[in-house]
Amino acid sequence: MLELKHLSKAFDGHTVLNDINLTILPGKVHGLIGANGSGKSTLMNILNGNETIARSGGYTGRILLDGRDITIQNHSQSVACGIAMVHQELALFSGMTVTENIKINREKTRFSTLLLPELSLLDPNKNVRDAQHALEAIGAHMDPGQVIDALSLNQKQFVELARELDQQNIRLLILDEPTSSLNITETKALLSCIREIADRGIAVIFISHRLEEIMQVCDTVSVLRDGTLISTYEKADFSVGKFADDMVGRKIVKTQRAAKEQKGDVLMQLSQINGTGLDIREGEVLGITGLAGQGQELLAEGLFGLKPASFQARFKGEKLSLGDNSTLTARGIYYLSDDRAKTSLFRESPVWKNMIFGTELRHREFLRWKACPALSLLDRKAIQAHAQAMIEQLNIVCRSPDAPVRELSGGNQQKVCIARALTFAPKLLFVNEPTRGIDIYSKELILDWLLKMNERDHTTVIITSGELEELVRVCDRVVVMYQGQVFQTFEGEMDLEELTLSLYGRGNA
Ligand SMILES: Nc1ncnc2c1ncn2[C@@H]1O[C@H](COP(=O)(O)OP(=O)(O)OP(=O)(O)O)[C@@H](O)[C@H]1O
Repeated sequence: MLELKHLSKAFDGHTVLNDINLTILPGKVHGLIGANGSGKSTLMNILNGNETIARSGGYTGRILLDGRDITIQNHSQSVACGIAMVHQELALFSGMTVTENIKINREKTRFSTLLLPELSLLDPNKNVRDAQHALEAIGAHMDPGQVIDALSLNQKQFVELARELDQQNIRLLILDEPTSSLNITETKALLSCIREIADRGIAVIFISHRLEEIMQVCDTVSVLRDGTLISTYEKADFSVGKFADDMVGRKIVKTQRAAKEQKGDVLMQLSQINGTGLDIREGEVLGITGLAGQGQELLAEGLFGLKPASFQARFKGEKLSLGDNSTLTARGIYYLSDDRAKTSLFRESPVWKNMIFGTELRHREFLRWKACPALSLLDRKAIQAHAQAMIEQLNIVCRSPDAPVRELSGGNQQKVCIARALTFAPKLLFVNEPTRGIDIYSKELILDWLLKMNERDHTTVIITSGELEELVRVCDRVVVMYQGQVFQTFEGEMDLEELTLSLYGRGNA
C-alpha cells in the first residue's frame, strides 16, 4: 500500500533519517522500534505532514501510495491519503468536551445549505452519538460530555485514538507509543483493538518501547538505529534479544537491588488519605502503584497543589500546607511530573536551562558571585560543563546543551527532566513514571541513577509507576492504591502476581 524509497531528512544539516526503504502492507501491523532519538517520530511526522518537517526544509526521497508517487507537504495532503496519527504528546483542546475534541473539524450539522454551510447549526445529538460510537469501538467508557481537562492522561489517550478513528477512509493508522500511559487492562484492550483495526484492512504502524507488546501485536518489525533502518523481521523471526541488539548495539544489564528492611525515621507522614495513611521512611525507595484513577498520582500532585486534595502532610513532624511549593522546595522536597510537555519543561529554552532551572541557589558553583547568591549572574562555563556531564551520563541525544528542548525526541526530553531532579539533589524526590517513553537501554540507566541518588546522596525516592516489574526490581517497599486509599504494602521479596491482584482490590488489605 505504501512504499518509502531512499527517504532522508536533516535538521540544520544534521541528518536524522538516512536512506530509509520501507514497505507497508494493508491489514498488517508494522512495528517500528529504535532507541530514543533514532528517528521514529520524525519518519512518522513526514507521513503525517507535520509542519515541523516542511518548515525545516522538507524531506528527500520518494513516497508511493498504491504504486503512485505522492508528495506530503502538509497535514491536509496526509489526511487526503487516508493517513491518521496518534502522537506521543497529546494534542487535545483544553476547555472543550470529549465529543468536541473527537468531532473537531468534522462536526455533524443540521439545517445545512450548500450555499451557506457556515450558517448551519451543530447537531449535538449526532455528534455525541458519533463520539460514543468511536469510543466504544476501542473499548473506552467515558462520558462524552465531560470536559477534557477532567480526564486522566490515559483517558485522554483514548480520546485521541477515537478522534483519529472517527475519520472516514482511513488507510494507515500511525500510533506513536499509544500504550505508554495505559495500565495493564487498558493496554490489553488497546492491543486487541489494534488487531481488529488491522483486520478491517487498515495498515497500522505501531511504535513502542515495550518489546513484549511489539512481539504480541505486530506482523512485521523494523528497527531504526541513529536514523538508519538496519533490519526488518517477519513474525517467525521475532526475538527480544535480536531487537535489543539491533536497537542499541550493546548489552543491556537490568538494574536490580535487593529490598532493604526499613529502619529509618519517618521523614514524611501522609494521613487522612480517604481514611488511610502512609509513612515515608528516611532513605527508602518506595514505589506507589495502582490502576488508573485510584489516587496514586494524587499524593504528589496534591502535595504540590497541582490537583485539589484533602489529605494531611507532615515533614519531620512539621505540618505542611498543600501547594505551598516554596516551603516544599526549601525543605528539599521535589516533584517530577509525568506530563513533561505541560508541567516539566520550558520547550523553547535550551537543554542546560531546563537542567538547572530552580536549582541555581543550591549550587554555588553555578554562580559567579558566590558571596552574594541572590544578586549573582550565572556562571555559564560551570553550567555548560554540568549540562555536558549530564548529557553523557544519561545518554541524552542532542546537538549541544544550547539546543532548545523542543528539538529533542520525547524520550530525551524525559531524560532532561531526570537530569534536573539529579541537579536539584532533593532530600525527598517524588517522581512520576520516570521511564515512560524511554528506550530499553536508557530505562536501566534512569533506574540506576535513581538508586545512585538514594545510595550516594541519601535521597528518599518515591516512584509512582504502573511498571510493576521495574518497581519490584528497585524498590524497598511498594504501596498499592485502590479506590483512593492506601490498600496494601509489599516489602522484602515481592511477588509480581500478588502485586497485580492487589491492583484490582484483591488480596490482604
Ligand atoms: N524540530 C527539530 N529540530 C531539530 N532536530 C530535531 C527536530 N525534531 C527532531 N529532531 C532530532 O531528530 C532526531 C530524531 O528524533 P525523533 O523524535 O524522531 O526520535 P524518536 O526515535 O522518535 O525518539 P523517542 O523514542 O525518544 O521518541 C533527534 O536527534 C532529535 O533531536
